[in-house]
Amino acid sequence: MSAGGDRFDYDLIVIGAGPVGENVADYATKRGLHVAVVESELVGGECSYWACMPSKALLRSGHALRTARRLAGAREAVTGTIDAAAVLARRTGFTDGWSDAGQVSWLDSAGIDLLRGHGRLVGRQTVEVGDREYRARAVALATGSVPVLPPIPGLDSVSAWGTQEATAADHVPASLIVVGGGVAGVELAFAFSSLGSRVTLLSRGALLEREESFVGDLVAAALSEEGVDVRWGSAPARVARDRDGTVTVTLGDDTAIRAEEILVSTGRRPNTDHLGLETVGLETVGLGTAGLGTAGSGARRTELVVDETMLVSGTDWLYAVGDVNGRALLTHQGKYQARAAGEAIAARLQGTALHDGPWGAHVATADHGAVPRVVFSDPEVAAVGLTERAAREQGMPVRAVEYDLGWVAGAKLHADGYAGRAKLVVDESRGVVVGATFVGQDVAELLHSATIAIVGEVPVERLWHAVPAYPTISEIWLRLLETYGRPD
Ligand SMILES: Cc1cc2nc3c(=O)[nH]c(=O)nc-3n(C[C@H](O)[C@H](O)[C@H](O)COP(=O)(O)OP(=O)(O)OC[C@H]3O[C@@H](n4cnc5c(N)ncnc54)[C@H](O)[C@@H]3O)c2cc1C
Ligand SMILES: NC(=O)c1ccc[n+]([C@@H]2O[C@H](COP(=O)([O-])OP(=O)(O)OC[C@H]3O[C@@H](n4cnc5c(N)ncnc54)[C@H](O)[C@@H]3O)[C@@H](O)[C@H]2O)c1
Repeated sequence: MSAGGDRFDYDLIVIGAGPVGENVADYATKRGLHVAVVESELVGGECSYWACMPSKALLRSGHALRTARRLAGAREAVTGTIDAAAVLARRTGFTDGWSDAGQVSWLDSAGIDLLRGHGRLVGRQTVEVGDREYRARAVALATGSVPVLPPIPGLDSVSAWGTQEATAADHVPASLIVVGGGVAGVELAFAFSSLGSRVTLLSRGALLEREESFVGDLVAAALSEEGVDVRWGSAPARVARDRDGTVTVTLGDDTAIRAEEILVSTGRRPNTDHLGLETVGLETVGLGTAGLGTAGSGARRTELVVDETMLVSGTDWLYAVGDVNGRALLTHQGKYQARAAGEAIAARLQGTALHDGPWGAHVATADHGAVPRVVFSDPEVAAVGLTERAAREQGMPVRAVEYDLGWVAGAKLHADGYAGRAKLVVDESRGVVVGATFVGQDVAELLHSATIAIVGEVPVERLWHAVPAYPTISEIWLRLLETYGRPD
């Protein structure tokens, strides 16, 4: 369907051409809509240039080296140290040298218009880009997220690295202090330690605290073995950069830690800044002190509430998809929302059937209990669905079982002294798995089996008939089922 006469320039304008915006545009275009995307930086977004891809490229070579060193015979063949310059160059290759030419030509081939510049709403169905206004029957916000900076005295004046500076680094600092024990902090501590930095990781609580409790313990042990100084319960009291360029972080107990650089990775929040939401009647809400962000302290922001098709509450034309809606700050989950939203927008505009019941084609039901997560540390952390704690908080009658991955034959073969652990959380009222966690070398590829079990609501009794090949690490499934108990 093309835009209606001269009243609308487009059927759909997507603000933000990250992985999510690209997918909303692509799926809507494939259904026949006339679509434009607005991008103020690089087509491909945070994930391609400053997040997923470069961070994984920085990690991978160190993992490969440790993998070889864990195997008798291979270990003896690995005698040198990591070539940090080659790793940085490989990382740069994955960002195309921070050029979006390839992604721009894909947009062109897909028939999607690109409007370069900052997009903001200036009224119902109206988007301003530069000095032009465009009208569209629907608008999708896919503007991602921005870092949340803690209010640490001195932090503003030390030119601290955020995740963008770390993933785009052109050198490896001799020493690095990482503040924040979440996913980004853990991954980047691993990456820079592998590349030769002396890393101190400051975490105010347990590492990866939203996951099962053994996750943080195993990852912390591995980081320590790698030479990272992991300090729990330590939040910086103040930060300063000395004349010689050294950063000094003073902790609450007056201990001072010094390093060449400091990286702050203390979470992200939806990017609803400067989008003109107030021009379409969406209220801004005040934030508490915990929410001080890069837009400036004391800022007021809008939290967008969306339905299952990503339609913003109180509107019939505005959508919010991916990180900006705060449902799950992960590329794959945002792209899943984008596939649903792109097709839901087309269905609404074209008057075709909308499948918006649970698990329908136009909704993102999996966001609520089947989100897969991988932390690319070593050991990897792969988890999907609910932790035992989260399930209990929801009032689910769950029983959980754990098993040591080091006892699985396939794992023993995979690496000498394999260390890891797995857990299944079972909803006993329905007899189905609602959560799974695996920690160990190369477990990420196991995760999709658990995602399918959860989304498919496969009865535990039937899982006994899903036979893992011998000797693979997947035999962990059998061991977990045996620990849970064979059905009568
Ligand atoms: C260090 C790090 C590593 C990560 N690793 C992974 C990983 O391995 N796997 C994973 O699943 N997730 C990972 N993530 C999360 C992932 O990066 C995000 O979930 C993902 O990028 C969200 O996609 P998005 O399209 O919603 O937003 P973004 O990728 O942030 O894209 C938003 C785009 O909108 C543009 N934009 C914003 N406002 C405007 C405006 N007003 N006008 C025009 N353009 C605008 C921005 O320039 C940007 O290009 C990581 C995050 C970080 C910080
Ligand atoms: N492999 C992946 O999929 C991947 C990798 C990196 C990032 N991401 C995504 O990017 C998002 C951002 O990552 P992140 O690690 O910054 O966020 P996060 O929410 O995972 O972790 C933030 C950490 O900072 C700590 N923290 C918060 N405020 C603090 C303060 N004032 N002082 C000290 N510590 C403080 C928290 O306790 C937590 O440990 C995540 O939501 C994640 O989904 C994903």
